Amino acid sequence: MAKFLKTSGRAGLRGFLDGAARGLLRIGLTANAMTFIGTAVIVAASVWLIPSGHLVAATIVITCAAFTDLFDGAMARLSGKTSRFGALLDSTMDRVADGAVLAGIAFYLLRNDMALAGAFALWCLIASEVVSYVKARSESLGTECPVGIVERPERLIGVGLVTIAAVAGVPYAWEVGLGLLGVLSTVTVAQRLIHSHKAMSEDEAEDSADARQN
Ligand SMILES: CCCCCCCC/C=C\CCCCCCCC(=O)OC[C@H](COP(=O)(O)OP(=O)(O)OC[C@H]1O[C@@H](n2ccc(N)nc2=O)[C@H](O)[C@@H]1O)OC(=O)CCCCCCC/C=C\CCCCCCCC
Ligand SMILES: O=P([O-])([O-])O[C@@H]1[C@@H](O)[C@H](O)[C@@H](O)[C@H](O)[C@@H]1O
Ligand SMILES: [Mg+2]
Ligand SMILES: [Mg+2]
Repeated sequence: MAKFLKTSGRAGLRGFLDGAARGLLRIGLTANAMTFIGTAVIVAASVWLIPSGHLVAATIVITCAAFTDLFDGAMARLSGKTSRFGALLDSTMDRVADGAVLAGIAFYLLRNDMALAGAFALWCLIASEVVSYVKARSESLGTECPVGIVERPERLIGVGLVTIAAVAGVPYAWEVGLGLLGVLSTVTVAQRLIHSHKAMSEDEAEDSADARQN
């Protein structure tokens, strides 16, 4: 879905992002500052609004702050300051933000005696971090890994929808929603491992064939 959103709404989304990014640059913000601010807002909402049960406010604040992850890249591009460190900072802050949101939800659920849902939130937290880790490690070993049914935007939107359903009183929304997200995130880990295993095995077979020829 992330790819669909990226391509189908590209012109409109890009125009909106660039307009907002120009405004943010004009008031003196930098891309890296935007990356930090977005994460700080998400962490603050996760440790303050979620545990205290202000779930609607948390969802609104986190949704708005999550969009800063799109602005920071646009700001870097438009200011000509795209950097490898910026990319590293962006990905690192994403892990912090994802961890904070799911830890906040787990804390809220466990504190309110929803043990199964709390355990599922912890599962989602770990699976979400591992999904990103497999891709990053694979890339560091020289193999691209652009696959997976629930990438970050899907996971965030999934958590948002589960929260809305729970707030609206849908029975077992936390258990079913977070359980499903845990399964899909785990499937994504498997998809990435399988993809990288195949690509790495092919590369290594080619390397050995080349070595035998020389
Ligand atoms: C409330 C729930 C209701 C659900 C409805 C939500 C409606 C949402 C509607 C539309 C969603 C639109 C989503 C758009 C998706 C876009 C597709 C996509 O894949 O985007 C990826 C981005 C950004 O990735 P990345 O950060 O890697 O790209 P950048 O462009 O930023 O960086 C690129 C390069 O730029 C350089 N650079 C960057 C930064 C920097 N400082 N320096 C740099 O140099 C560098 O070279 C980089 O490589 O994706 C995301 O991950 C953001 C997704 C945002 C989607 C938000 C949706 C949020 C919805 C709900 C959240 C609810 C949370 C609920 C919490 C509940 C609490 C109780
Ligand atoms: O791996 P994943 O968490 O689904 O999605 C990832 C993002 O969260 C990360 O911040 C970005 O830099 C990666 O390129 C990748 O797209
Ligand atoms: Mg970003
Ligand atoms: Mg990001």
